[in-house]
Amino acid sequence: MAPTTPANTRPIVISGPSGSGKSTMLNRLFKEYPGKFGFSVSHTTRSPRAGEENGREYHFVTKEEFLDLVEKKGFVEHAKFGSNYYGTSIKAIEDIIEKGQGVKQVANHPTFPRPRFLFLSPPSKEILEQRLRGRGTDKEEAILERLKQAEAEMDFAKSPDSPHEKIIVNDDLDKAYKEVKEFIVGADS
Ligand SMILES: Nc1ncnc2c1ncn2[C@@H]1O[C@H](COP(=O)(O)OP(=O)(O)OP(=O)(O)O)[C@@H](O)[C@H]1O
Repeated sequence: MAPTTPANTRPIVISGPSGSGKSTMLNRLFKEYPGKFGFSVSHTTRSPRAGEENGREYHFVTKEEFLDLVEKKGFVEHAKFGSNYYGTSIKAIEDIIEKGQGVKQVANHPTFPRPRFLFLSPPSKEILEQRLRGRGTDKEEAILERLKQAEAEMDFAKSPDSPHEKIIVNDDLDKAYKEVKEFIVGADS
């Protein structure tokens, strides 16, 4: 991040069912814009997948460590998903703020900007199932759990309670990536 450029530090929350393509989109975006974004590393009690590194994709912790942090009110949000816990720690967000030049001022501002929410949706449940199976990282039981959870998440995204400003359907990858980029980088690009 160039110190002379006032950074747009408004956080962006990207959510969507497991397998909807969040990592795929972010990997592409981070490659195209190296150094532009901070990524808050979440905690999880699930085991690392091949190629995943502790502290990069996730902080991999035990259930005891996770629940201890819950008790200490260390999470901004956390949830149990299947048999594993996931959460965003306050520290993970502070770490990004620390890394960004001049971002502290924004963090200390009384009206620290509310995140912008983007929901990434699979084209259909059938395609989501194909992609989860194609990824080859989850056991059958976990896939079924993820598909069940996906329905609830899709319903929530469409409900009036949803904070999502935009829903992008990840059908054709290039087309969806363009839309994601437009939402995230917009006029900055
Ligand atoms: N538009 C697309 N067309 C075809 N395959 C896709 C598309 N987008 C993503 N995929 C594939 O779907 C699988 C799931 O994508 P990805 O791992 O990015 O999902 P995710 O939302 O990050 O999942 P999780 O929340 O479980 O980490 C991957 O194998 C990815 O390569």
